[in-house]
Amino acid sequence: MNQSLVIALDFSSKQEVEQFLQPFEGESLFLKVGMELFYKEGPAILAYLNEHNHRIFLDLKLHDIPNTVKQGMKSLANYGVDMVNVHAAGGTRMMEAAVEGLIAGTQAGKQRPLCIAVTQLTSTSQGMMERELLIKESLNDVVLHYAKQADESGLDGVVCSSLEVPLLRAHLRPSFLTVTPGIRMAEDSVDDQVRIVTPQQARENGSSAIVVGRSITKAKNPVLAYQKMKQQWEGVTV
Ligand SMILES: O=C(O)c1cc(=O)[nH]c(=O)n1[C@@H]1O[C@H](COP(=O)(O)O)[C@@H](O)[C@H]1O
Repeated sequence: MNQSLVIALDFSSKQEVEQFLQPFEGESLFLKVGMELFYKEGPAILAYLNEHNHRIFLDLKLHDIPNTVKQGMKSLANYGVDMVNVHAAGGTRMMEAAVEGLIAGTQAGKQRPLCIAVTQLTSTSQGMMERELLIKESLNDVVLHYAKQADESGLDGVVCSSLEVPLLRAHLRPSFLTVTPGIRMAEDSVDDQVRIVTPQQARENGSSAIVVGRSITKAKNPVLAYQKMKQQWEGVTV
């Protein structure tokens, strides 16, 4: 998991995924399947990516009462994915239930998928959080609080902006995962993201993994965009 660059497959069909992956032929990638693709193609898309030896982050962001999340995770555990996620806002009992469901659904002798919690979405600003969510604390404090609760609930890490990673590193165990979307090259358009950093900043901040969507998937040459991102992320000078 550490040092991974996860590509967000935010496509609406398997056909688009095949087209995107074609120039990466033979390479084993870490890919994120989100709600757009999963709701359209169902579990078959996961089987397809597994057959091609890709690692999978199934990003469905579960957020419901504990029992529903537990049973949902029990079903997801069967799909051979490496990582799943929940919203930390569902609370500690819900997060514990997510892990219980994953353990219950994982076949004997196999490893359960990693489970991480979304703290505050990278599209959330301090102002939006205060006005719309009525949370008055600083974004940093909220992310740290949710991360501590995720850790205490038995989760493997969190999703946050890389901007918060130095703070989390100072307060949480070294193996606690910080998976960070909101990644842009300096020249890229920000789109709907708010708390963004470059791959270089993410490395310097100590992110465990970065998640990149449009900067790669919408690039004229996705393979080149991926390689540039990866080099900057890994600190390779060319
Ligand atoms: O859980 C996520 O993956 C996620 C959490 C978050 O706080 N922010 C966030 O952008 N994401 C996902 O990361 C990806 C970012 O995509 P781009 O903004 O296109 O790079 C999208 O698939 C989002 O669903």
